[in-house]
Amino acid sequence: MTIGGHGTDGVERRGLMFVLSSPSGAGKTTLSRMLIDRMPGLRMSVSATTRAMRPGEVDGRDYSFVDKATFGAMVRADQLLEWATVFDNSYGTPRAPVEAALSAGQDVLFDIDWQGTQQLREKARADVVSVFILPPSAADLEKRLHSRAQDSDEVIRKRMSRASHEMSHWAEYDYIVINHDVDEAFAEVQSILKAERLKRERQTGLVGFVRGLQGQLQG
Ligand SMILES: Nc1nc2c(ncn2[C@@H]2O[C@H](COP(=O)(O)OP(=O)(O)O)[C@@H](O)[C@H]2O)c(=O)[nH]1
Ligand SMILES: Nc1ncnc2c1ncn2[C@@H]1O[C@H](COP(=O)(O)OP(=O)(O)O)[C@@H](O)[C@H]1O
Repeated sequence: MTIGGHGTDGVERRGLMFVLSSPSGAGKTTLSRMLIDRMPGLRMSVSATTRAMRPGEVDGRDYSFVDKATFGAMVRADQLLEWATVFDNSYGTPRAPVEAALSAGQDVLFDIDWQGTQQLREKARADVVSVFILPPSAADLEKRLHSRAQDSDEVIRKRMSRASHEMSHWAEYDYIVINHDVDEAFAEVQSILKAERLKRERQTGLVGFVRGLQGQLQG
């Protein structure tokens, strides 16, 4: 599934699936947007969801907003790479755009929960790099959910009461980043992606590249 393109240095490599998860409000949407804006070669996976659109969200950019019947049809037609129920709504990753991006040599960024991360890992272990974002404190988490000003008090209470359960999955992730300062957290997440892109086994074009270098040295 993950036929690679070329890295910035011209050596062919496998695309990777970069997953950010966190309890709601810890900052994964913010960090995802920063990554997409600042890291060439990275595409966002736009999930389908049955949840209502928030003010400021755009259909097709933040999510594909679908009704329950459409979501069910996508599941039955095997159009979702993974899917899960979170906060009484269904969320899933459309398969086709991910496969297209990876085979075009792009990396794909996922903002999905621990259930989706487990499913991706089962399907493509070697290509998944997962990062769990933690808030610095419960008070900060609550402040951020309120400051986003997009959910009712009732929804915020529900998200706060789910946070501890979601956080219990932290040890299933490859990396943990505590989001104190957003620029620092971004720099950390960016370093992870940069380092993972350089992993030897992802740079499938290295054998040819080194042979070329050796040829130049002998010639
Ligand atoms: N498994 C899975 N989880 C998703 C998907 N899209 C979003 N989520 C997760 O669903 C949860 C709720 O997302 P959302 O309603 O946008 O609220 P947020 O937590 O404030 O971003 C978050 O943990 C997301 O990471 C998806 O396609 N698959
Ligand atoms: N390091 C940070 N310090 C203060 N506020 C932050 C930080 N990171 C994110 N935020 C704010 O917290 C709110 C929740 O962040 P968001 O990225 O929507 O979280 P998530 O996608 O994990 O639910 C947003 O209003 C965002 O601007």
